[in-house]
Amino acid sequence: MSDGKSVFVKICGLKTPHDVDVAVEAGADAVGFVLAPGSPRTIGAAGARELAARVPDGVLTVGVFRGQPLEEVRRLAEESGVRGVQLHGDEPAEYYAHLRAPGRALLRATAEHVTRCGEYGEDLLLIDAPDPGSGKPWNWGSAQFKAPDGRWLLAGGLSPANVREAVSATGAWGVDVSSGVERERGVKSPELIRAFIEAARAIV
Ligand SMILES: O=C(O)c1ccccc1NCC(=O)[C@H](O)[C@H](O)COP(=O)(O)O
Repeated sequence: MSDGKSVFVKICGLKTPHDVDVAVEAGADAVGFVLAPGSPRTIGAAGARELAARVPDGVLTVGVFRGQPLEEVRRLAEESGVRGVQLHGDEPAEYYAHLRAPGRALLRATAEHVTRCGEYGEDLLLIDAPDPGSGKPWNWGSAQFKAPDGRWLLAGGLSPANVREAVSATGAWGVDVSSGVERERGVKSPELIRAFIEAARAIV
């Protein structure tokens, strides 16, 4: 769990100014914009730039990528002005070195049960379901899962109803959610965003 007060909360797959404002006002630590193609949550660099511009400095803006060429990731990250880059494919460690830039946070998303954070040079590790953004939980509650040392985010099928149990079962430093705060696939629910952040903040 995050040192200090409460778990780090990232709300992912935001597409509208209103949803961004709701997440920020409710106390999100990070907001994510999908810059990978082929998702109902995909937005372009210009759209992400507009949304990121609404976000205060204390909240991390993250571009989400999957299996894209390095040059495309770099270009979209620069054009959108996001301060974090989250990679969801099988990108090699070299990607992280090439994407390292002043003030930029690198997030490595994986479905593997990694035992150490930072192996690829990432700032934050995210352990997710094999099908990211699907809303399907994985077996984080099982005895086979050994949480890594360090700061890592838990993702995959989280919701206001299960976030407390998930953090207590895994000891995750932070959480990341997309589907669990949507009223239909790709469409966020302000009420669920608020409920998720409230539930996560209540974890001590
Ligand atoms: O959201 C997508 O459609 C997506 C597409 C390609 C790569 C990543 C994607 N999403 C990542 C996330 O939203 C989160 O990191 C995480 O997987 C949470 O997903 P969910 O299970 O829907 O809460």
